[in-house]
Amino acid sequence: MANTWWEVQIQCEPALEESIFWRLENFGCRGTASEKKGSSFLVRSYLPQFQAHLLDLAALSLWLRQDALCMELPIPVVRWELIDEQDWASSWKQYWQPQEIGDRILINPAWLPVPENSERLIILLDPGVAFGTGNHATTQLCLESLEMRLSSVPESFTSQERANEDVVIADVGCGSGILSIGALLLGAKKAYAVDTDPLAVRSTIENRAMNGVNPESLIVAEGSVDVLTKLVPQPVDGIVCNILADVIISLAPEFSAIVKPSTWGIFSGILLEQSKAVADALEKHGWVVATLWKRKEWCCLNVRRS
Ligand SMILES: C[S@@+](CC[C@H](N)C(=O)[O-])C[C@H]1O[C@@H](n2cnc3c(N)ncnc32)[C@H](O)[C@@H]1O
Repeated sequence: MANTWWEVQIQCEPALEESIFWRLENFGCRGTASEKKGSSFLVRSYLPQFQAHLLDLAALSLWLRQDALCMELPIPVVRWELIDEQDWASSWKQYWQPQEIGDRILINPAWLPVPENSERLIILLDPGVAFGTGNHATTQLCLESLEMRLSSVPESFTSQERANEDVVIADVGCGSGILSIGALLLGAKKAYAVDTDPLAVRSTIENRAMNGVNPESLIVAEGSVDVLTKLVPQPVDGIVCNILADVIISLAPEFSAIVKPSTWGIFSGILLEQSKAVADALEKHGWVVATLWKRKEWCCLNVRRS
């Protein structure tokens, strides 16, 4: 039974897609993908059988119903069934296509050929069961912010490369490792990546190998900021953290142990209405919010130490 998964299928109005993704993520689902079916969307999502009982799935269905009612939209049709791991792995992968993010990055699913003649930095990715395919608005906002941080106002490309040579970042909640690998491709020298989920740690290690990243440049460990404080030999230059708002708020006091006076931060996983609470918590601990970038109902805070 250990390799049995729930496949949750939700037929919904396009306007509900984002809130459904958010609910599924909070519910612990992995590998969520959606497909257009006529005028509606079919969202498929997967989670290990042991993580949810039938009652939990019924509760999920109720939340989705309430969300639709609040938005005055038709109630989505929710179905679930048990499938084995092999079916799961092949089912959502069919719907995941290469994706350009920002001006410089292309996410290429590991099982698809790499496009010829692309001038973009290519991240090969097989997220396995970890979060981080590049499809989610928050991952995109973080990658675009990294691009801005690591490519800002170069006098020339070579001088920028030199400027980034020494940048060391911490990636808190690394998931598939997408943000660390992106930062290294954009020119950072080293990334320290942590995640509380051992499956995410495994996925980051596998993606590190797949992208030919030197293990000394991307150091991965299970845990959170407390683990980073022991892992980093000296304060880092940048932090990227795409988790949920309440987790960022609770971690805000801990970041101080691993930062320099000049450290920058990229924080996402934040719903727009939660941005003030997160900004207040970060400002209380020495960060200054420079910009807030929005996509759909999500946002990303770009911050600096004061
Ligand atoms: C939304 S995913 C982000 C994955 C990837 N960084 C991205 O941007 O696509 C959040 C990740 O944070 C991890 N996580 C949750 N709470 C955490 C904590 N307190 N410390 C470290 N990681 C945590 C989860 O296991 C999950 O892999």
